[in-house]
Amino acid sequence: MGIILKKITKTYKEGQIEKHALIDIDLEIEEGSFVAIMGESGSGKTTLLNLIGLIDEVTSGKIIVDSKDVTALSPAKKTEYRKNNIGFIFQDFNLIDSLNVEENIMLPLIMSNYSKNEIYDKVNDVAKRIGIESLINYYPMQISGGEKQRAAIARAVICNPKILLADEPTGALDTKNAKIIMDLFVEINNQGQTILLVTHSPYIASYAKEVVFLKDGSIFSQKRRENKNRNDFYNELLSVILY
Ligand SMILES: Nc1ncnc2c1ncn2[C@@H]1O[C@H](COP(=O)(O)OP(=O)(O)OP(=O)(O)O)[C@@H](O)[C@H]1O
Repeated sequence: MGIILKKITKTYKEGQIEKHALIDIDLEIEEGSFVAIMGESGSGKTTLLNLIGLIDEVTSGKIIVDSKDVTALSPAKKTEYRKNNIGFIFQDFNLIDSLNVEENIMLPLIMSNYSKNEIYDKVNDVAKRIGIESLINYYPMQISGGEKQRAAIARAVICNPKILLADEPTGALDTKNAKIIMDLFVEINNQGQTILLVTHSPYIASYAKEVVFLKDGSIFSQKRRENKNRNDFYNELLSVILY
Protein backbone atom coordinates (compact mmCIF):
# COMPACT_ATOMS: atom_id res chain seq x y z
CA MET A 1 0.00 0.00 0.00
CA GLY A 2 1.41 3.38 -0.99
CA ILE A 3 1.03 6.34 1.34
CA ILE A 4 1.08 10.00 0.31
CA LEU A 5 1.33 12.72 2.94
CA LYS A 6 0.16 16.10 1.68
CA LYS A 7 1.08 19.17 3.70
CA ILE A 8 0.63 17.44 7.04
CA THR A 9 0.67 19.75 10.01
CA LYS A 10 0.13 18.71 13.62
CA THR A 11 -0.22 21.31 16.33
CA TYR A 12 -0.74 20.42 19.97
CA LYS A 13 -2.35 23.00 22.20
CA GLU A 14 -1.40 23.26 25.84
CA GLY A 15 -3.56 26.02 27.27
CA GLN A 16 -2.66 29.13 25.29
CA ILE A 17 0.56 27.67 23.98
CA GLU A 18 0.68 25.98 20.56
CA LYS A 19 3.32 23.37 19.86
CA HIS A 20 4.01 22.62 16.21
CA ALA A 21 4.98 18.95 16.23
CA LEU A 22 4.90 18.67 12.41
CA ILE A 23 4.85 21.45 9.83
CA ASP A 24 3.83 21.00 6.18
CA ILE A 25 5.17 17.49 5.71
CA ASP A 26 5.06 16.29 2.10
CA LEU A 27 6.17 12.69 1.71
CA GLU A 28 5.49 9.87 -0.71
CA ILE A 29 5.95 6.34 0.59
CA GLU A 30 5.73 3.87 -2.26
CA GLU A 31 4.10 0.50 -1.81
CA GLY A 32 6.70 -1.97 -0.58
CA SER A 33 8.99 0.74 0.80
CA PHE A 34 11.02 0.34 3.93
CA VAL A 35 11.43 3.81 5.41
CA ALA A 36 13.31 4.72 8.57
CA ILE A 37 12.45 8.00 10.26
CA MET A 38 15.29 9.60 12.18
CA GLY A 39 15.70 12.86 14.06
CA GLU A 40 16.46 14.29 17.45
CA SER A 41 14.18 13.77 20.40
CA GLY A 42 11.07 15.91 19.95
CA SER A 43 11.51 16.30 16.18
CA GLY A 44 8.10 14.72 15.46
CA LYS A 45 8.89 11.08 14.62
CA THR A 46 6.30 9.42 16.85
CA THR A 47 3.71 12.03 15.88
CA LEU A 48 4.25 11.20 12.21
CA LEU A 49 3.84 7.46 12.84
CA ASN A 50 0.71 8.02 14.96
CA LEU A 51 -0.87 10.16 12.25
CA ILE A 52 -0.20 7.56 9.55
CA GLY A 53 -1.61 4.87 11.87
CA LEU A 54 -4.68 7.09 12.43
CA ILE A 55 -4.29 6.95 16.18
CA ASP A 56 -3.91 10.74 16.20
CA GLU A 57 -5.60 13.35 14.01
CA VAL A 58 -3.89 15.77 11.65
CA THR A 59 -4.42 19.49 12.30
CA SER A 60 -4.34 20.06 8.54
CA GLY A 61 -3.30 18.16 5.43
CA LYS A 62 -4.24 14.82 3.96
CA ILE A 63 -3.02 11.25 4.18
CA ILE A 64 -3.78 9.37 1.00
CA VAL A 65 -3.56 5.58 1.09
CA ASP A 66 -4.22 3.76 -2.17
CA SER A 67 -5.88 6.90 -3.62
CA LYS A 68 -8.18 7.30 -0.62
CA ASP A 69 -8.03 10.21 1.86
CA VAL A 70 -7.96 8.23 5.11
CA THR A 71 -7.95 11.38 7.27
CA ALA A 72 -11.54 11.99 6.11
CA LEU A 73 -12.85 8.59 7.25
CA SER A 74 -15.41 8.31 10.04
CA PRO A 75 -14.09 7.01 13.40
CA ALA A 76 -15.60 3.56 12.70
CA LYS A 77 -14.01 3.41 9.23
CA LYS A 78 -10.68 4.51 10.69
CA THR A 79 -10.80 1.61 13.14
CA GLU A 80 -11.63 -0.76 10.30
CA TYR A 81 -8.79 0.62 8.17
CA ARG A 82 -6.36 0.15 11.06
CA LYS A 83 -7.56 -3.37 11.75
CA ASN A 84 -7.33 -4.44 8.10
CA ASN A 85 -4.10 -2.75 7.13
CA ILE A 86 -1.86 -1.70 10.00
CA GLY A 87 0.43 -3.45 12.43
CA PHE A 88 1.72 -1.11 15.13
CA ILE A 89 4.69 -1.63 17.41
CA PHE A 90 4.47 0.99 20.15
CA GLN A 91 7.45 2.50 21.95
CA ASP A 92 6.04 1.36 25.31
CA PHE A 93 4.89 -2.04 23.91
CA ASN A 94 1.19 -1.73 24.94
CA LEU A 95 0.90 -5.37 25.97
CA ILE A 96 -2.19 -6.27 27.98
CA ASP A 97 -1.07 -7.14 31.50
CA SER A 98 -3.93 -9.54 32.23
CA LEU A 99 -3.12 -11.70 29.18
CA ASN A 100 -0.11 -13.97 28.87
CA VAL A 101 2.38 -13.59 26.03
CA GLU A 102 0.64 -16.18 23.86
CA GLU A 103 -2.75 -14.48 24.29
CA ASN A 104 -1.24 -11.06 23.62
CA ILE A 105 0.36 -12.27 20.39
CA MET A 106 -2.82 -13.95 19.12
CA LEU A 107 -5.02 -10.88 19.79
CA PRO A 108 -5.08 -9.57 16.19
CA LEU A 109 -6.22 -13.03 15.01
CA ILE A 110 -9.08 -13.49 17.48
CA MET A 111 -11.67 -11.94 15.15
CA SER A 112 -10.24 -13.68 12.07
CA ASN A 113 -11.55 -16.77 10.31
CA TYR A 114 -8.62 -18.91 11.39
CA SER A 115 -9.34 -22.05 13.41
CA LYS A 116 -7.99 -22.32 16.97
CA ASN A 117 -5.28 -24.73 15.83
CA GLU A 118 -4.19 -22.45 13.00
CA ILE A 119 -3.96 -19.55 15.44
CA TYR A 120 -1.81 -21.55 17.89
CA ASP A 121 0.43 -22.70 15.01
CA LYS A 122 0.89 -19.12 13.84
CA VAL A 123 1.67 -17.89 17.36
CA ASN A 124 4.20 -20.68 17.80
CA ASP A 125 5.85 -19.95 14.46
CA VAL A 126 6.31 -16.26 15.10
CA ALA A 127 7.32 -16.75 18.77
CA LYS A 128 9.99 -19.25 17.68
CA ARG A 129 11.19 -16.94 14.95
CA ILE A 130 11.64 -14.13 17.44
CA GLY A 131 13.09 -16.40 20.13
CA ILE A 132 10.37 -16.08 22.79
CA GLU A 133 8.74 -19.50 22.45
CA SER A 134 9.72 -20.45 26.02
CA LEU A 135 7.94 -17.36 27.38
CA ILE A 136 4.48 -17.74 25.92
CA ASN A 137 2.87 -18.75 29.22
CA TYR A 138 4.34 -15.84 31.15
CA TYR A 139 2.55 -12.56 31.82
CA PRO A 140 4.07 -9.21 30.78
CA MET A 141 5.05 -8.34 34.37
CA GLN A 142 7.10 -11.56 34.57
CA ILE A 143 9.35 -10.82 31.57
CA SER A 144 12.08 -8.30 30.75
CA GLY A 145 11.70 -5.11 28.69
CA GLY A 146 13.40 -6.69 25.69
CA GLU A 147 11.17 -9.76 25.92
CA LYS A 148 8.08 -7.53 26.10
CA GLN A 149 9.30 -5.68 23.04
CA ARG A 150 9.70 -8.94 21.14
CA ALA A 151 6.20 -10.07 22.19
CA ALA A 152 4.84 -6.72 20.91
CA ILE A 153 6.67 -7.26 17.60
CA ALA A 154 5.24 -10.78 17.30
CA ARG A 155 1.73 -9.39 17.87
CA ALA A 156 2.23 -6.69 15.22
CA VAL A 157 3.53 -8.99 12.48
CA ILE A 158 1.35 -12.07 13.06
CA CYS A 159 -1.38 -11.10 10.62
CA ASN A 160 0.95 -9.85 7.88
CA PRO A 161 -0.24 -6.23 7.93
CA LYS A 162 0.06 -4.35 4.65
CA ILE A 163 1.69 -1.49 6.55
CA LEU A 164 3.93 -2.09 9.56
CA LEU A 165 4.54 0.97 11.77
CA ALA A 166 7.31 0.45 14.31
CA ASP A 167 8.28 3.04 16.93
CA GLU A 168 11.82 2.30 18.17
CA PRO A 169 11.19 -1.45 17.80
CA THR A 170 14.68 -2.43 18.89
CA GLY A 171 15.14 0.19 21.62
CA ALA A 172 15.06 -2.41 24.41
CA LEU A 173 16.99 -5.11 22.57
CA ASP A 174 20.62 -6.21 22.64
CA THR A 175 22.56 -6.29 19.37
CA LYS A 176 21.89 -9.98 18.68
CA ASN A 177 18.11 -9.68 19.09
CA ALA A 178 18.01 -6.34 17.26
CA LYS A 179 19.65 -8.08 14.28
CA ILE A 180 17.10 -10.94 14.42
CA ILE A 181 14.27 -8.37 14.33
CA MET A 182 15.81 -6.34 11.52
CA ASP A 183 16.37 -9.49 9.44
CA LEU A 184 12.70 -10.35 10.04
CA PHE A 185 11.66 -6.86 8.90
CA VAL A 186 13.76 -7.18 5.73
CA GLU A 187 12.08 -10.54 5.00
CA ILE A 188 8.61 -9.08 5.63
CA ASN A 189 9.43 -6.12 3.40
CA ASN A 190 10.69 -8.46 0.66
CA GLN A 191 7.23 -10.05 0.70
CA GLY A 192 5.78 -6.65 -0.23
CA GLN A 193 4.77 -5.18 3.11
CA THR A 194 5.44 -1.47 3.57
CA ILE A 195 7.45 -0.67 6.70
CA LEU A 196 7.92 2.63 8.51
CA LEU A 197 10.25 2.54 11.42
CA VAL A 198 11.31 5.22 13.89
CA THR A 199 14.82 4.93 15.23
CA HIS A 200 17.63 6.94 16.78
CA SER A 201 20.16 4.40 15.54
CA PRO A 202 21.87 4.80 12.15
CA TYR A 203 22.79 1.11 12.38
CA ILE A 204 19.09 0.14 12.53
CA ALA A 205 18.17 2.74 9.88
CA SER A 206 20.79 1.30 7.50
CA TYR A 207 18.54 -1.76 7.04
CA ALA A 208 15.89 0.48 5.42
CA LYS A 209 15.68 1.39 1.73
CA GLU A 210 15.13 5.04 2.52
CA VAL A 211 15.73 7.31 5.50
CA VAL A 212 13.80 10.49 6.25
CA PHE A 213 15.38 12.93 8.69
CA LEU A 214 13.11 15.22 10.72
CA LYS A 215 14.18 18.38 12.46
CA ASP A 216 11.80 20.60 14.44
CA GLY A 217 8.78 19.08 12.69
CA SER A 218 10.09 19.39 9.12
CA ILE A 219 11.92 17.06 6.75
CA PHE A 220 15.48 18.29 6.40
CA SER A 221 17.06 15.41 4.52
CA GLN A 222 16.16 12.20 2.72
CA LYS A 223 18.56 9.44 1.73
CA ARG A 224 17.99 6.37 -0.40
CA ARG A 225 20.05 3.24 -0.02
CA GLU A 226 19.72 2.21 -3.69
CA ASN A 227 22.44 -0.33 -4.46
CA LYS A 228 24.80 0.71 -1.68
CA ASN A 229 25.84 -1.97 0.78
CA ARG A 230 24.63 -1.53 4.32
CA ASN A 231 27.97 -0.35 5.65
CA ASP A 232 28.29 2.44 3.05
CA PHE A 233 24.69 3.48 3.70
CA TYR A 234 25.40 3.50 7.45
CA ASN A 235 28.35 5.85 6.88
CA GLU A 236 26.19 8.11 4.71
CA LEU A 237 23.53 8.29 7.45
CA LEU A 238 26.19 8.97 10.05
CA SER A 239 27.46 11.92 8.02
CA VAL A 240 23.96 13.44 7.99
CA ILE A 241 23.62 13.02 11.76
CA LEU A 242 27.07 14.36 12.56
CA TYR A 243 26.80 17.31 10.16
N1 LIG B 1 0.07 14.67 23.19
C1 LIG B 1 0.90 15.71 23.10
N2 LIG B 1 0.58 16.90 23.67
C2 LIG B 1 1.40 17.97 23.58
N3 LIG B 1 2.59 17.95 22.93
C3 LIG B 1 2.97 16.79 22.36
C4 LIG B 1 2.15 15.61 22.41
N4 LIG B 1 2.77 14.61 21.74
C5 LIG B 1 3.94 15.14 21.30
N5 LIG B 1 4.05 16.44 21.66
C6 LIG B 1 5.17 17.36 21.33
O1 LIG B 1 5.36 17.31 19.94
C7 LIG B 1 6.76 17.31 19.62
C8 LIG B 1 7.09 16.05 18.82
O2 LIG B 1 6.95 14.92 19.67
P1 LIG B 1 7.24 13.43 19.18
O3 LIG B 1 6.90 12.51 20.29
O4 LIG B 1 6.60 13.21 17.87
O5 LIG B 1 8.83 13.50 18.97
P2 LIG B 1 9.86 12.30 18.70
O6 LIG B 1 10.75 12.78 17.60
O7 LIG B 1 9.13 11.03 18.48
O8 LIG B 1 10.65 12.27 20.07
P3 LIG B 1 11.41 11.03 20.84
O9 LIG B 1 12.56 10.66 19.96
O10 LIG B 1 11.85 11.68 22.12
O11 LIG B 1 10.40 9.94 21.03
C9 LIG B 1 7.49 17.44 20.95
O12 LIG B 1 7.78 18.78 21.17
C10 LIG B 1 6.48 16.91 21.95
O13 LIG B 1 6.68 17.51 23.22
